[in-house]
Amino acid sequence: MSGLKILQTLPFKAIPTPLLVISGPSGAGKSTLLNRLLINHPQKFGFSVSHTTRPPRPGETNGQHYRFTNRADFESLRAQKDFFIESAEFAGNLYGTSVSAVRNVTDSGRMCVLDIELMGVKQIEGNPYVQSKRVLIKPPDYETLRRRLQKRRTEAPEVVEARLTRALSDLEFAEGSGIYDKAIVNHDIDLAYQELDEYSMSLYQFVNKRDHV
Ligand SMILES: Nc1ncnc2c1ncn2[C@@H]1O[C@H](COP(=O)(O)OP(=O)(O)OP(=O)(O)O)[C@@H](O)[C@H]1O
Repeated sequence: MSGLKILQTLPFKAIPTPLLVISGPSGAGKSTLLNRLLINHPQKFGFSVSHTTRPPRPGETNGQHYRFTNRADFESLRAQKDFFIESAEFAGNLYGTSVSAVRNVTDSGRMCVLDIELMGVKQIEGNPYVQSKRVLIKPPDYETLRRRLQKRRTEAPEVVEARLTRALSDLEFAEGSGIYDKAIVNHDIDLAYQELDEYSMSLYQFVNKRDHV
Protein backbone atom coordinates (compact mmCIF):
# COMPACT_ATOMS: atom_id res chain seq x y z
CA MET A 1 0.00 0.00 0.00
CA SER A 2 1.88 3.05 -1.19
CA GLY A 3 1.53 6.00 -3.48
CA LEU A 4 -0.14 8.31 -1.00
CA LYS A 5 0.72 11.99 -1.28
CA ILE A 6 3.10 13.34 1.33
CA LEU A 7 1.56 16.37 2.98
CA GLN A 8 4.42 18.38 4.39
CA THR A 9 2.88 21.59 5.62
CA LEU A 10 -0.65 21.20 6.80
CA PRO A 11 -2.76 24.33 6.49
CA PHE A 12 -5.95 24.58 8.52
CA LYS A 13 -8.09 22.89 5.91
CA ALA A 14 -5.84 19.87 5.35
CA ILE A 15 -7.23 16.47 6.24
CA PRO A 16 -4.44 14.67 8.11
CA THR A 17 -5.41 11.04 7.39
CA PRO A 18 -6.05 9.41 4.01
CA LEU A 19 -9.64 9.10 2.85
CA LEU A 20 -11.08 5.91 1.39
CA VAL A 21 -13.09 7.10 -1.60
CA ILE A 22 -15.72 4.81 -3.15
CA SER A 23 -17.24 5.70 -6.48
CA GLY A 24 -19.04 4.12 -9.41
CA PRO A 25 -22.21 4.44 -11.43
CA SER A 26 -25.64 4.59 -9.86
CA GLY A 27 -26.77 1.09 -8.94
CA ALA A 28 -23.26 -0.44 -8.99
CA GLY A 29 -23.65 -1.40 -5.33
CA LYS A 30 -21.66 1.28 -3.51
CA SER A 31 -24.09 1.74 -0.59
CA THR A 32 -24.59 -2.01 -0.18
CA LEU A 33 -20.84 -2.65 0.01
CA LEU A 34 -20.08 0.35 2.19
CA ASN A 35 -22.80 -0.48 4.67
CA ARG A 36 -21.22 -3.89 5.15
CA LEU A 37 -17.79 -2.37 5.69
CA LEU A 38 -19.13 0.07 8.27
CA ILE A 39 -21.14 -2.60 10.09
CA ASN A 40 -18.20 -5.03 10.16
CA HIS A 41 -15.60 -2.47 11.30
CA PRO A 42 -17.38 0.30 13.21
CA GLN A 43 -14.24 1.21 15.19
CA LYS A 44 -12.06 1.51 12.11
CA PHE A 45 -14.17 3.19 9.44
CA GLY A 46 -16.73 5.99 9.56
CA PHE A 47 -18.93 7.45 6.84
CA SER A 48 -18.65 11.05 5.73
CA VAL A 49 -22.20 12.43 5.57
CA SER A 50 -22.49 14.48 2.37
CA HIS A 51 -24.64 17.53 1.83
CA THR A 52 -27.17 17.16 -0.98
CA THR A 53 -30.07 18.98 -2.60
CA ARG A 54 -31.61 15.61 -3.62
CA PRO A 55 -34.84 14.78 -1.79
CA PRO A 56 -34.57 11.95 0.76
CA ARG A 57 -35.41 8.42 -0.41
CA PRO A 58 -37.69 6.36 1.84
CA GLY A 59 -35.73 5.29 4.89
CA GLU A 60 -33.04 7.97 4.58
CA THR A 61 -32.46 10.11 7.65
CA ASN A 62 -31.13 13.65 7.69
CA GLY A 63 -27.69 13.72 9.31
CA GLN A 64 -27.19 9.97 8.97
CA HIS A 65 -27.35 9.27 5.23
CA TYR A 66 -27.09 12.86 3.97
CA ARG A 67 -27.48 16.43 5.14
CA PHE A 68 -30.49 17.40 3.05
CA THR A 69 -30.49 21.02 2.06
CA ASN A 70 -31.91 23.33 -0.59
CA ARG A 71 -30.01 24.76 -3.54
CA ALA A 72 -29.75 28.30 -2.15
CA ASP A 73 -28.28 27.11 1.17
CA PHE A 74 -25.93 24.72 -0.64
CA GLU A 75 -24.69 27.52 -2.91
CA SER A 76 -24.04 29.80 0.05
CA LEU A 77 -22.02 27.06 1.79
CA ARG A 78 -20.11 26.48 -1.43
CA ALA A 79 -19.30 30.19 -1.61
CA GLN A 80 -17.53 29.92 1.75
CA LYS A 81 -13.90 29.18 1.07
CA ASP A 82 -12.86 25.73 2.27
CA PHE A 83 -16.31 24.57 3.38
CA PHE A 84 -16.35 21.64 0.92
CA ILE A 85 -13.38 19.52 -0.11
CA GLU A 86 -15.36 18.51 -3.21
CA SER A 87 -18.75 19.32 -4.64
CA ALA A 88 -20.48 18.42 -7.89
CA GLU A 89 -23.81 18.28 -9.65
CA PHE A 90 -25.21 14.85 -10.48
CA ALA A 91 -28.58 14.06 -12.11
CA GLY A 92 -29.86 17.58 -11.39
CA ASN A 93 -28.84 17.62 -7.72
CA LEU A 94 -25.85 19.07 -5.92
CA TYR A 95 -23.65 16.95 -3.66
CA GLY A 96 -20.69 17.95 -1.50
CA THR A 97 -18.32 16.66 1.18
CA SER A 98 -17.64 19.21 3.89
CA VAL A 99 -14.39 19.47 5.81
CA SER A 100 -16.39 19.13 9.04
CA ALA A 101 -18.09 15.90 7.87
CA VAL A 102 -14.67 14.38 7.34
CA ARG A 103 -13.27 15.71 10.59
CA ASN A 104 -16.22 14.29 12.54
CA VAL A 105 -14.93 10.87 11.53
CA THR A 106 -11.17 11.41 11.65
CA ASP A 107 -11.34 13.14 15.05
CA SER A 108 -12.71 9.88 16.48
CA GLY A 109 -9.62 8.02 15.21
CA ARG A 110 -11.41 6.24 12.37
CA MET A 111 -10.64 6.26 8.67
CA CYS A 112 -13.14 8.34 6.74
CA VAL A 113 -15.02 6.69 3.87
CA LEU A 114 -16.64 8.76 1.09
CA ASP A 115 -19.29 7.65 -1.42
CA ILE A 116 -19.06 10.25 -4.17
CA GLU A 117 -19.49 10.61 -7.89
CA LEU A 118 -16.84 10.88 -10.54
CA MET A 119 -16.31 14.64 -10.66
CA GLY A 120 -15.91 14.68 -6.89
CA VAL A 121 -13.25 11.96 -7.13
CA LYS A 122 -11.35 14.06 -9.65
CA GLN A 123 -11.43 17.06 -7.32
CA ILE A 124 -10.18 14.99 -4.39
CA GLU A 125 -7.43 13.46 -6.47
CA GLY A 126 -6.29 16.93 -7.50
CA ASN A 127 -6.55 18.47 -4.02
CA PRO A 128 -3.02 18.96 -2.65
CA TYR A 129 -4.28 18.97 0.95
CA VAL A 130 -6.07 15.64 0.82
CA GLN A 131 -4.63 12.13 0.67
CA SER A 132 -6.85 9.36 -0.61
CA LYS A 133 -7.19 5.91 -2.08
CA ARG A 134 -9.91 5.70 -4.70
CA VAL A 135 -11.95 2.58 -5.44
CA LEU A 136 -14.19 2.16 -8.47
CA ILE A 137 -17.19 -0.17 -8.03
CA LYS A 138 -18.28 -1.54 -11.39
CA PRO A 139 -21.44 -3.40 -12.38
CA PRO A 140 -20.80 -6.70 -14.21
CA ASP A 141 -22.63 -5.40 -17.30
CA TYR A 142 -25.20 -2.89 -18.46
CA GLU A 143 -28.23 -5.21 -18.34
CA THR A 144 -27.49 -6.24 -14.78
CA LEU A 145 -27.19 -2.60 -13.80
CA ARG A 146 -30.55 -1.85 -15.42
CA ARG A 147 -32.22 -4.76 -13.58
CA ARG A 148 -30.79 -3.72 -10.22
CA LEU A 149 -31.87 -0.10 -10.59
CA GLN A 150 -35.36 -1.15 -11.71
CA LYS A 151 -35.68 -3.61 -8.85
CA ARG A 152 -34.53 -1.06 -6.26
CA ARG A 153 -37.58 1.08 -7.14
CA THR A 154 -36.16 4.23 -5.59
CA GLU A 155 -36.40 6.23 -8.81
CA ALA A 156 -39.09 6.80 -11.43
CA PRO A 157 -38.52 4.89 -14.73
CA GLU A 158 -37.34 8.04 -16.56
CA VAL A 159 -34.84 8.75 -13.77
CA VAL A 160 -33.56 5.16 -14.05
CA GLU A 161 -33.04 5.70 -17.79
CA ALA A 162 -31.15 8.95 -17.15
CA ARG A 163 -28.97 7.22 -14.55
CA LEU A 164 -28.22 4.36 -16.95
CA THR A 165 -27.17 6.72 -19.72
CA ARG A 166 -25.00 8.62 -17.30
CA ALA A 167 -23.59 5.34 -15.91
CA LEU A 168 -22.25 4.33 -19.29
CA SER A 169 -20.46 7.59 -19.96
CA ASP A 170 -19.14 7.73 -16.38
CA LEU A 171 -17.74 4.22 -16.63
CA GLU A 172 -16.07 4.92 -19.92
CA PHE A 173 -14.51 8.07 -18.52
CA ALA A 174 -13.56 6.43 -15.19
CA GLU A 175 -11.72 3.59 -16.86
CA GLY A 176 -9.58 5.87 -18.95
CA SER A 177 -9.05 8.50 -16.25
CA GLY A 178 -6.27 6.91 -14.23
CA ILE A 179 -7.73 8.39 -11.04
CA TYR A 180 -8.62 5.08 -9.42
CA ASP A 181 -6.27 2.90 -7.39
CA LYS A 182 -8.51 -0.16 -7.46
CA ALA A 183 -11.51 -1.45 -9.41
CA ILE A 184 -13.94 -4.03 -8.04
CA VAL A 185 -16.55 -5.73 -10.25
CA ASN A 186 -19.70 -6.30 -8.22
CA HIS A 187 -20.96 -9.51 -9.72
CA ASP A 188 -21.36 -11.59 -6.60
CA ILE A 189 -21.93 -9.36 -3.58
CA ASP A 190 -19.97 -11.59 -1.15
CA LEU A 191 -16.93 -11.78 -3.41
CA ALA A 192 -17.04 -8.05 -4.14
CA TYR A 193 -17.30 -7.33 -0.44
CA GLN A 194 -14.36 -9.58 0.33
CA GLU A 195 -12.23 -7.59 -2.12
CA LEU A 196 -13.32 -4.28 -0.63
CA ASP A 197 -12.74 -5.53 2.91
CA GLU A 198 -9.22 -6.74 2.12
CA TYR A 199 -8.29 -3.51 0.33
CA SER A 200 -9.73 -1.28 3.07
CA MET A 201 -8.12 -3.23 5.89
CA SER A 202 -4.72 -3.15 4.22
CA LEU A 203 -5.02 0.64 3.82
CA TYR A 204 -6.14 0.98 7.45
CA GLN A 205 -3.24 -1.13 8.69
CA PHE A 206 -0.72 0.69 6.48
CA VAL A 207 -1.84 4.11 7.75
CA ASN A 208 -1.93 3.09 11.39
CA LYS A 209 1.47 1.44 11.26
CA ARG A 210 2.91 4.50 9.52
CA ASP A 211 1.42 6.86 12.10
CA HIS A 212 2.97 4.93 14.98
CA VAL A 213 6.51 4.72 13.63
N1 LIG B 1 -23.90 -8.12 -6.24
C1 LIG B 1 -25.21 -7.80 -6.23
N2 LIG B 1 -26.12 -8.70 -6.68
C2 LIG B 1 -27.43 -8.40 -6.72
N3 LIG B 1 -27.97 -7.21 -6.34
C3 LIG B 1 -27.12 -6.28 -5.88
C4 LIG B 1 -25.70 -6.50 -5.81
N4 LIG B 1 -25.11 -5.37 -5.33
C5 LIG B 1 -26.11 -4.49 -5.12
N5 LIG B 1 -27.32 -5.02 -5.44
C6 LIG B 1 -28.63 -4.34 -5.40
O1 LIG B 1 -28.59 -3.39 -6.46
C7 LIG B 1 -29.27 -2.19 -6.06
C8 LIG B 1 -28.28 -1.02 -6.19
O2 LIG B 1 -27.30 -1.11 -5.16
P1 LIG B 1 -26.91 0.19 -4.30
O3 LIG B 1 -28.13 0.93 -3.87
O4 LIG B 1 -25.95 -0.28 -3.25
O5 LIG B 1 -26.15 1.00 -5.45
P2 LIG B 1 -25.40 2.41 -5.38
O6 LIG B 1 -24.17 2.23 -6.20
O7 LIG B 1 -25.21 2.83 -3.96
O8 LIG B 1 -26.45 3.36 -6.13
P3 LIG B 1 -26.67 4.97 -6.01
O9 LIG B 1 -25.41 5.62 -6.46
O10 LIG B 1 -27.82 5.20 -6.97
O11 LIG B 1 -27.04 5.24 -4.59
C9 LIG B 1 -29.76 -2.40 -4.63
O12 LIG B 1 -31.13 -2.77 -4.67
C10 LIG B 1 -28.87 -3.55 -4.12
O13 LIG B 1 -29.53 -4.32 -3.13
